[in-house]
Amino acid sequence: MKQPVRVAVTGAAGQIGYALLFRIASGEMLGKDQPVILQMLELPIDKAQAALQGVMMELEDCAFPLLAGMVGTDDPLVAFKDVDIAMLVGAKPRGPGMERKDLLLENAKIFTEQGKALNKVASRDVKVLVVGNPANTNAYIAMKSAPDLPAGNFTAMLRLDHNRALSQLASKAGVPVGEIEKLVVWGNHSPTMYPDYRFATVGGESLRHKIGDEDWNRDAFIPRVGKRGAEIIEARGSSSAASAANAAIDHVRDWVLGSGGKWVTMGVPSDGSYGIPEGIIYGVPVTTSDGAYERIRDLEIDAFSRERMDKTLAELEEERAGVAHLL
Ligand SMILES: NC(=O)c1ccc[n+]([C@@H]2O[C@H](COP(=O)([O-])OP(=O)(O)OC[C@H]3O[C@@H](n4cnc5c(N)ncnc54)[C@H](O)[C@@H]3O)[C@@H](O)[C@H]2O)c1
Ligand SMILES: O=C(O)C[C@H](O)C(=O)O
Repeated sequence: MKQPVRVAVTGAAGQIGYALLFRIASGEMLGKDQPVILQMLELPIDKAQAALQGVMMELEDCAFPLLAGMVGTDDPLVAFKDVDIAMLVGAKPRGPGMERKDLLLENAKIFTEQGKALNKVASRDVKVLVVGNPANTNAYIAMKSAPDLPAGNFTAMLRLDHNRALSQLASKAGVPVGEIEKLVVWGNHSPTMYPDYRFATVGGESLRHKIGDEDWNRDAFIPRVGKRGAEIIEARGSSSAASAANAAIDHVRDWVLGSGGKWVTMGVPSDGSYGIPEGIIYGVPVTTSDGAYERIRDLEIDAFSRERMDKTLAELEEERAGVAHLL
């Protein structure tokens, strides 16, 4: 039996938490032979703590063979103690008519506190995924608040956007979604993100040529993926949860177990490539293996793409300036 991996999940009694924890405990994220210890954080209010107790009872009632232990707490220093993976989900979601950046100042405090706690007590090579919105800037805040941890291990979730884009492309081109390779979603998890199918292939054939409809790309595909979160909120009355949890599992699974050569999108601190200033957490294409991600380099950036990539960058720079006083 392998040593258990410690996984922290914040906002564990929320919508995404409820769709996430059971799948982690069943081995869908880290493998069917990998025991896990779940360390769950919720707000220090009675209702949230009671709901967390309920979730823990249900986890117990599943009798998951891989669930080697559980901690439920309202203290980040307890939740993050020695964790190998931290999934920072707990934050306020937006409602109808709001943009994700409207949550910036309200949620920023959470990520300074949690970054500091990770810095103090987490495993020195903890892998951090930020899901709570605005995810890129929250990941930036957590990273800056944890100076003793490797900055490159702070990531933001762009995988839901990547998966959304894959499904839109598959249905437009009439191809199986699992056969699409080399898709990219650049930038911020916000409507300015740039889903870029210029390099995408199916069975080695260019998807862009197969679709052959640039108007669709500009007027339907790009805005649809960018506004999909709002479309879900409008339809469901609350923000995406099962698809968000699924994307979080995809992100961490690929990071830990490898993407098998497939390009996936991760929001990672920029190394300065593609004209993105160093440190900005920006969605880029990567492959993953042996617990590490590697950027896809030297892709050609045409004028249309440059404009899109700069627009989403400008928004991230504006968000960064908006939280500078907290860091
Ligand atoms: N990046 C993405 O693709 C993506 C996708 C979907 C949702 N989200 C975001 O994820 C976040 C959570 O969404 P949800 O639907 O689960 O919301 P939710 O309101 O159902 O659950 C959030 C939970 O977090 C808890 N919480 C709040 N502050 C906390 C703190 N400081 N420490 C610990 N727990 C805390 C709340 O008590 C609540 O139980 C939101 O910010 C949402 O916008 C991001
Ligand atoms: O759109 C939201 O506010 C929730 C989430 O970020 C999403 O993309 O579904």
